Parts: sequence; C-alpha cells; structure tokens
Amino acid sequence: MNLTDKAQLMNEETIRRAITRIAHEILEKNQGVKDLVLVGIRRRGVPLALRLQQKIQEIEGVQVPLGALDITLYRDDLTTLDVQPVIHKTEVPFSLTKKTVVLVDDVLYTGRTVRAALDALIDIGRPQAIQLAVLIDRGHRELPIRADFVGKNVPTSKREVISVCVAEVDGEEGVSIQDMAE
Ligand SMILES: O=P(O)(O)OC[C@H]1O[C@H](OP(=O)(O)OP(=O)(O)O)[C@H](O)[C@@H]1O
Ligand SMILES: O=c1cc[nH]c(=O)[nH]1
Repeated sequence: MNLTDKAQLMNEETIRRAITRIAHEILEKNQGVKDLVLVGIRRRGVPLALRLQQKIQEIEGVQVPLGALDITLYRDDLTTLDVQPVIHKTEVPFSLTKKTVVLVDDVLYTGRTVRAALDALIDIGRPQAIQLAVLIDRGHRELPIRADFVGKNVPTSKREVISVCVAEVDGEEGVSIQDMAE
C-alpha cells in the first residue's frame, strides 16, 4: 500500500463552529427542546453528542437527556460489502417513547452503522422520530439512509479514509482525509 499524505479538512475551530450550527439547526427543526433526546454512537459520536448537549443547554437553558450506543462494524477493509455491525452495549437510561431522538456519529459512509443503531433504538422504545446528525458525510451509501444535520459534506473516493479525532478519545481535534492508494 502506498499511503499519500493526510490532508486536513477541519480543525478545532471549524469543528466547534459546525457543532454550534448543528445545535441551532436541531433546535430550529424541532422548535426547541421539547421531547428531544440525544444518543451518540461510540466511540466518537458520544463526545460529539455531549458537545451538542452542552451547546443546546447554553442556548435554551435546558439539559436534554444523552445516551450512548456501542456499535462496531467488522469488515476486512473499508471497501468490502460484507460488513457486520455488532451492537455491544446500549446505554439509554431514559424512555424513548414519543421522543425525538437525534442520533449522533462522526462519519456517515455506507450507512450500516446507522442502520444497526436504528434497530437498537427501535428495540429500546417507541420514538416519535429519529433524526441523524453527523460531523462528516463522505457519501457512498449502501442503504437508503441520509443525515438531517451535517457538519461537512466531503466527496470522497472509496479508496480514501476519513479520520476524525476528538480530544476526549484521541487527545487532539481534527478531521483528515488520506488516500490509501494500492
Ligand atoms: O456508514 P458506515 O459505513 O457504517 O461507517 C461509519 C462508521 O464508521 C466509523 O466507525 P468505525 O467502524 O471505523 O470504528 P471507529 O469509529 O471506532 O474507528 C464511524 O465512526 C462510523 O460509526
Ligand atoms: O472513511 C471512513 C469510513 C468510515 N468510517 C470512518 O471513520 N472513516
């Protein structure tokens, strides 16, 4: 494999602005915080959901409930169709009945992780609606899934890999793209 240099797509400041914008968009679409809950997908969706929770609290003065889903995709590489999402743990210690759930993840690619998350949420309760917020939408969906809130749309080739780093997990902030050329 012949790795090219990483190109930076977002830094701490642009990530922060995107989160602020998405928080406002969530509040605008849902006309406030009534019946709103956030659920992050581990690992990096959880700190992003926490930031949205904090931003929404700053704007509205209300702390919306925050849960987490632990889903891992097992695949040989990022191009194979044969990926198996496995739900390890669900930490949603509140009722989802009649709630609007905003599911949060760092990257949306094939949509398989989100599909597994939707299954898990529907198993937990009976939400009124589920919306999706992602920091990066890189395209190449293999399922009919789309995000309601997007930090940055990044057209990619399937050979490329997006890396999202958040301080809570990686000790630094940033989004980069790298071509994994053969
Ligand atoms: O739309 P999809 O094809 O499902 O891809 C998106 C998922 O891939 C990444 O997780 P990954 O499995 O790479 O694990 P990681 O976040 O722990 O690195 C990312 O965090 C998303 O959850
Ligand atoms: O490029 C990708 C694809 C899926 N998930 C990631 O985190 N990056």
